[in-house]
Amino acid sequence: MVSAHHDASTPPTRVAVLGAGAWGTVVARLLTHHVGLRVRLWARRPEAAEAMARLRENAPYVPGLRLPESLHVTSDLAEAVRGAEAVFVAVPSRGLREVMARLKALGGSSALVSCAKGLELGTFKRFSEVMAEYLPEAPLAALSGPNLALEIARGLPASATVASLEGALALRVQGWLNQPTFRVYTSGDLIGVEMGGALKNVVALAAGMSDGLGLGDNAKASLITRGLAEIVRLGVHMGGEEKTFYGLSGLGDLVATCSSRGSRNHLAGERLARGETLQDLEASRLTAEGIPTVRAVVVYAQEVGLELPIARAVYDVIYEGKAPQRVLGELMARGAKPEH
Ligand SMILES: NC(=O)c1ccc[n+]([C@@H]2O[C@H](COP(=O)([O-])OP(=O)(O)OC[C@H]3O[C@@H](n4cnc5c(N)ncnc54)[C@H](O)[C@@H]3O)[C@@H](O)[C@H]2O)c1
Ligand SMILES: O=P(O)(O)OC[C@H](O)CO
Repeated sequence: MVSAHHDASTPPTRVAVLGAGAWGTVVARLLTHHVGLRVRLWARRPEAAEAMARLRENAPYVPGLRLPESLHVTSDLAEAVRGAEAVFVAVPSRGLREVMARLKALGGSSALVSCAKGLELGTFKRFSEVMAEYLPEAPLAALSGPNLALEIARGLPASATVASLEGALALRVQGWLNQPTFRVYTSGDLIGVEMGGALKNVVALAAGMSDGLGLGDNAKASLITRGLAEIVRLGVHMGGEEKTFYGLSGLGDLVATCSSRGSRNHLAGERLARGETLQDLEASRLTAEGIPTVRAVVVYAQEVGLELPIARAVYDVIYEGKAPQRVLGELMARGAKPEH
């Protein structure tokens, strides 16, 4: 791997990545490409941090990805974030508030970069909004795009968008992450980028169900396309810019997640099609962010009177116990209407 240029007389910039699952580990590895950065990766469990530091690999989550010696792995949160210019938050939604409460207790003036994709159940908040509740002064950004962690870990090319209302922060993160196999664009549409990343998971659940039922590529393409229409409808309603949903963090990620056998949301949809239940998925600790997100979406859409039939169908399977075959059939039987 070619390293980014760095003037040896400049002191290194410290950054931290919180969450040593698949995505946090890969983001940390991408950041180590920039020789001007000192990267610390925080794992919640001491035994996980110790194994990664010793073996230079996160075998349970990203087998085969070598972690360079320059990547410091720790389970001490204070040590991880000390002096960090930016903290990349890559814990799944179920751990977000717990981690933010601990960060708040530590104080600090780092920028926060949300790397997770979802909407909070109960509040319908984007993750950067949840972060701002705890650290209102922190500059905020979100990183999103078609980024299946295990592909990036293999060095395969990918691209992403970093969005912030603060252009300088987006440029800074872009400069840190951009490299020959990972092309990073900037955006000022924080809402649109976060909404696209959250909502594509809901459509991926539907695509997984369709694949699980063997309904074919025409059916899946229809779900992706009509799913995108729902993403645009809700995303624009929430304040995102329409064009963002046709970019990497919208359509790009939607296509990757709905097509990939490596997507956990797609896999969750396939398992539901095979007759597994919400309880089965929860018991297996699969990180499928579309599951809490679809509930948040359907509750909100009902409140404000938005029609989102695919999201509703996914919700009905997961939370109402309806058969996937039946709800996908009901989508087909809806009243005839113009496409646009
Ligand atoms: N895996 C990907 O390809 C990918 C790519 C882009 C974005 N994301 C997003 O990144 C987020 C994290 O996903 P992931 O794939 O890394 O998940 P993962 O299942 O691989 O790992 C989750 C990690 O979070 C830890 N964790 C769980 N609860 C926690 C808590 N309360 N506090 C701290 N840590 C906790 C787990 O121990 C584990 O290390 C999700 O929102 C996901 O949508 C994932
Ligand atoms: O495995 P998933 O379904 O969480 O998808 C991972 C990434 O979000 C794809 O960009």
